[in-house]
Amino acid sequence: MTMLKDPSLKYKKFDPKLNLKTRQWPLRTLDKPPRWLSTDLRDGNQSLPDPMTVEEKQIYFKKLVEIGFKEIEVAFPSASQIDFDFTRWCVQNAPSDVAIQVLAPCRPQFIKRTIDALKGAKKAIVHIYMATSECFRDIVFNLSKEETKKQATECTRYVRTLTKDDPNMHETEWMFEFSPETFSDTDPDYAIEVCESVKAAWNPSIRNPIIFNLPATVEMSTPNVYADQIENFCNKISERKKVCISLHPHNDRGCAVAAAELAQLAGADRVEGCLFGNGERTGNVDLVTLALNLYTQGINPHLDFSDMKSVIDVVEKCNKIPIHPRAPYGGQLVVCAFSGSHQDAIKKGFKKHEQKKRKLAFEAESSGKKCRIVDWKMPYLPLDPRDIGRTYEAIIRVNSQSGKRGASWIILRNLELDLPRGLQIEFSKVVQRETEAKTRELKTSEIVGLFETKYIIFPENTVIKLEKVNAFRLVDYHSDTKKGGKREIHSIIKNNNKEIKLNGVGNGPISAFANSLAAYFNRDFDVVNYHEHSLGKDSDSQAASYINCRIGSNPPLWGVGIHEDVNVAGFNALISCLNQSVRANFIHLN
Ligand SMILES: CC(=O)SCCNC(=O)CCNC(=O)[C@H](O)C(C)(C)COP(=O)(O)OP(=O)(O)OC[C@H]1O[C@@H](n2cnc3c(N)ncnc32)[C@H](O)[C@@H]1OP(=O)(O)O
Ligand SMILES: CC(C)C(=O)C(=O)O
Repeated sequence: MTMLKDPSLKYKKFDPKLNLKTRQWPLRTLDKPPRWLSTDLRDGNQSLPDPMTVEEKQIYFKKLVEIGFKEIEVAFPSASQIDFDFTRWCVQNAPSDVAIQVLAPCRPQFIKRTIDALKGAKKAIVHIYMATSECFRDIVFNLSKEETKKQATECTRYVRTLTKDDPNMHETEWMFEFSPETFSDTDPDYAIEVCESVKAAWNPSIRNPIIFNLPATVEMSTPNVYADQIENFCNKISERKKVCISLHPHNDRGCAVAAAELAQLAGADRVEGCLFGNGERTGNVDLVTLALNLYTQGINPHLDFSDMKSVIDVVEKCNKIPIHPRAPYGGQLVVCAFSGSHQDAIKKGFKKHEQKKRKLAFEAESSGKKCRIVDWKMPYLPLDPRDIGRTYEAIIRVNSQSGKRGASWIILRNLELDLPRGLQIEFSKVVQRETEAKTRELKTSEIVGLFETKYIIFPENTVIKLEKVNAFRLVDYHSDTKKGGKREIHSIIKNNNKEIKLNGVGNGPISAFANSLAAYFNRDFDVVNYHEHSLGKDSDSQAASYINCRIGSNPPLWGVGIHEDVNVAGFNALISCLNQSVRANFIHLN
């Protein structure tokens, strides 16, 4: 195969033919959502290998309404019977506050059929398009500038005669949209000239402005250039108040979202796009990303993606294209952290968040005022996963790249056990070995299972499991206070059917019980580290104890115990250490 030595020689640097010296958009920030239009059922649908059936379009339409779209481009009614029939269904079923938009080329017979499809609609937007760039005029249409403008203007007049000028069509609130297709590749002055002519033909009002949709039919350059083109158009078009400037950015260079954001700064009022960026070639601008980006700037997009899963289900089912796991906000993996340092930061972030929440709740209760919302400030997570229907449990996932925090987060969320640092480190090694052996991510249930098996913290009634692992458990105890404040613990522990009576004295119950074990097993039980916390918020909540104990001359082991009686929780933690010693053959049973 022969290749050009330097393929770049084939291409010319894009020249927007603009000299915008006083651009204002870089000085602005977004402060409100745009008017949204979903074109999933038109631009999205026309680009699918298998376009949607009427039933699929109906399901999709209902979901768009549920999300909150008030303008939906439902079809290209002159293209197929399916699109025509679906437009009729929309006319009959769209909620009264939702405008149905349909697209037609600047061809009179197509326009006629398009408007026939809309008969009886409450609110309709007739959208016609005509490419204006030199490339299209020369290659596709063989039309001069004058001829192109004339065709667009005459077709606008024709739409007018069939809609707002027709007394029989007055049950519909008619809106009109014109797209100079290939706008981003069109000489800016010429795009304005065509739009001025179309505007005069439609005669819009401030109450019902004409929509000029300025598409980046093909994304030609960096997003700042598109923003310049939009600002230039906004500045120069006459009767600006009678005009709604709409964006329709495609994603050829992968910058559609950025282009739409900058172009809103440049003055655009409206954005057309698709959920998850479906559409021709690399797609239209992704409305999910645009909308949720607004949330993270403290702006309500007035589109509801709180049940993201149901949105994805509909989109995947109808488009028959899976959502990429890394798609912003919607992708399955975007709120998941596998790597240790991310997990560490997120776990600390949630801890701080919970603390702040409790503090604000306490302040509100003491002052009798409404509780303030805690500002979202979370390492690695720009949006609260709960705002898109994701649970916190699913955020941290564990594979061989995860450090100590991942596994301990899973234990915290599932067993409410807040492991001390030393135990986190010890348990993470167990998990690491397992992920390496399995060469895959571990499921939550597997991690919980590993923890319960290693620390043998089965509830008391799981006798069979305890017998299986040859484990001791506490049967009973009572405590006496000795002279000088010392404690004496008498207890019975049991392994299989063998009961053992123990007796020990110490400064407190834990040391007394450790001493009783030391006496029976004839080796030291040194408590090196001890932590405890309560589980649950009620007064009858249980206690969790964590003990790091050196048995004989072996390395210290962590044990875990849970019980309503804090003493028993501690004894169970020591028994957990004992059981691990037996399993590791540090202690041999006769
Ligand atoms: C950028 C966009 O996404 S625009 C929307 C595009 N969407 C679609 O095309 C989906 C639906 N389209 C269709 O089903 C078909 O194209 C139809 C039914 C509309 C037309 O079918 P056909 O009559 O076979 O025409 P065809 O599909 O070949 O379209 C090309 C013709 O339309 C003309 N044309 C293209 N765009 C326009 C326009 N905006 N205004 C007027 N004529 C146009 C072309 O010049 C060409 O004309 P020619 O046949 O005289 O050379
Ligand atoms: C019809 C227009 C708006 C279009 O789809 C495009 O230019 O991409």
